[in-house]
Amino acid sequence: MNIDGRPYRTIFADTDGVSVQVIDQTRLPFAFELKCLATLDDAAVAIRTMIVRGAPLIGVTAAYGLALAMREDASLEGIDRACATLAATRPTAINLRWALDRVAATLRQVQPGERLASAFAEAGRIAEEDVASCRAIGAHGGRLIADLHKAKGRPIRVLTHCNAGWLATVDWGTALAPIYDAYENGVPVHVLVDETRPRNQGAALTAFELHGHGVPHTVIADNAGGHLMQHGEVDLCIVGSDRTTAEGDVCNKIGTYLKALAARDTGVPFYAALPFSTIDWTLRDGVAEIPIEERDAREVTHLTGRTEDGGFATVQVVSPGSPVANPAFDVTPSRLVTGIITERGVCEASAEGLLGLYPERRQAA
Ligand SMILES: CSC[C@@H](O)[C@@H](O)C(=O)COP(=O)(O)O
Repeated sequence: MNIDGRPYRTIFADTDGVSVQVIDQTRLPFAFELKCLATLDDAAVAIRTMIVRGAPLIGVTAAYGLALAMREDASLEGIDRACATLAATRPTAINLRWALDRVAATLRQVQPGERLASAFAEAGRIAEEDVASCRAIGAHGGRLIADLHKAKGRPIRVLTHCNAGWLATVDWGTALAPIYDAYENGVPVHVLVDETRPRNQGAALTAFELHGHGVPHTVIADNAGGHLMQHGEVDLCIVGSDRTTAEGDVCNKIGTYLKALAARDTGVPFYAALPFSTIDWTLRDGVAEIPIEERDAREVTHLTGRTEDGGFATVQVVSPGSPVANPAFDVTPSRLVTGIITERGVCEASAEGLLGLYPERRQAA
């Protein structure tokens, strides 16, 4: 997508061929800065500290991280050690594990001397596939928005949670891809952006993206969505996913489940948009089985933002001494999900629905 008229991806191989550049998302929306990742440690820190975030982008960064590790140690033990380091950075997004398994399998088939180039090439392929998947998700989901527009004859108001846009992927995004597709096809759309406490990915990143692209949107407090749905001000919810079970349970940013409950109560369709790399075919019961990341209490107790004089400040917003919990994700059971939008089309949130789109998984199931 464009920043000041210049096309960017969130991650790309540097011209030296042995390091990568990423957009530093901890600096957005107030500063646009690139960061160079040159070592395994750089990549692990970037994922852990959320310089890069969003399930597909975490996966691609991990793939490049394994490639960077080959600069330091291209032995079989080096591959295993690097995978273990990267896999430990964030526990919920399955794309991380998926990307590491894929690059590691490629590396084990070639000689140590070829591993650096081979890993970079495989990470590059994963990045390209992610762009293609997100584009296809956009086309399938964009049709849903266009159909709703045809039926209602007015702009379609889409509520989204967290940031599942191009910043969360390599380009286009998952939940926001249908919105970009609709917008580019002239379908009038207005996005309601949940601020997404505690880290405010909606207010900081989704709003930044949509504003940059010219898509009409309104940032709302996390607790406003239910009220707006009750008053007919939301036509559709689309969210992303960090891990989706074989039965169609959707794990996404904390607070997604509450939106799905409100959507069900008010009859608003609720979709999850995700690429195949987000589906964990080994899991059936998302609530019981998906590991939920517990993050630092400081994300809840403190807020960082721009001051009126243009500086930056971090302030405490929770009463000192109170204990704090910070689960970063929740699971929306498939029964609350109207449909899943993937690069292959839209399906029911169920084992049958997913297997209909991915028939090659039937035997394993
Ligand atoms: C296309 S990204 C889908 C999800 O990764 C996204 O909705 C989300 O929850 C991101 O969480 P984050 O903690 O910012 O990595």
